[in-house]
Amino acid sequence: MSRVVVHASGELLAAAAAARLITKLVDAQAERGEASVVLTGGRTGIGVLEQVRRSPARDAVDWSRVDVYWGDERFLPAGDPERNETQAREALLDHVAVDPQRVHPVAPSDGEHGADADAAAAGYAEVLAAGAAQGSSVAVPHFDVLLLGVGEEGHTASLFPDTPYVRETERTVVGVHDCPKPPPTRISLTLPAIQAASEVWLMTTGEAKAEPVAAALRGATPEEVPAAGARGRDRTLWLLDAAAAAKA
Ligand SMILES: O=C(O)[C@H](O)[C@@H](O)[C@H](O)[C@H](O)COP(=O)(O)O
Repeated sequence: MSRVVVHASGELLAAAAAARLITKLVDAQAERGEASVVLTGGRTGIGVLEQVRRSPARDAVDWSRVDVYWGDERFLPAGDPERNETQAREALLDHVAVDPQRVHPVAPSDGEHGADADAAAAGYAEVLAAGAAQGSSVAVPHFDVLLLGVGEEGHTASLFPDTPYVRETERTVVGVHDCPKPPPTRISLTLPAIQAASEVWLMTTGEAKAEPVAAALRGATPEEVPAAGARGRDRTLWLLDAAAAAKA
């Protein structure tokens, strides 16, 4: 079952989601000694990381015991300002004491797999599999919380409507080609990998998102609205501002 939380403005949403994320990581560390988060790109997702950085409570998290992964990445050279990794580092990761060994970015287009997005996706699937518990049904680590944004046509991560990527059932990570949102080549977790997370939080703002949000909550298929297929094992949260919630 999805829970919907509506905030009066995008600013409030970012601050409240940041507080929620800090609490989630603190709780996970109290329970298991460590925590893991899967980050997203996009304005809302990066805005939340900025709010985590600004929060005095951020030091309640032991950042050296947080594993950081990405739900999707724009397949660009290392350090490119449009890479989700670059933006997340600037917004938060460069400002807290993360353990570099526990930060797991997707390879850039000038990295070990070169410009081959499918090879980079397969490489990231191996990174995820290496952190998976023995016998887990999907070869990904335990994800305490997986953050996502939502696009105007309903995409989430880099899974766009009516594509083979949103229908993928075997692989955990895919190279995504010909994306409608630039850049055209991306790497994305698939729905089975997303659905392995304990909690999935879909965070979005603005009236342009009201239609896909309403469609997903009304039970659209993931093929029509990929965000509709993003569900956590234990909890699925929609964190919205009033404009994005207007048609729900
Ligand atoms: O790399 C990306 O672009 C994303 O991960 C993508 O899925 C994003 O989250 C949505 O497009 C929402 O982006 P906005 O919050 O900027 O609308």
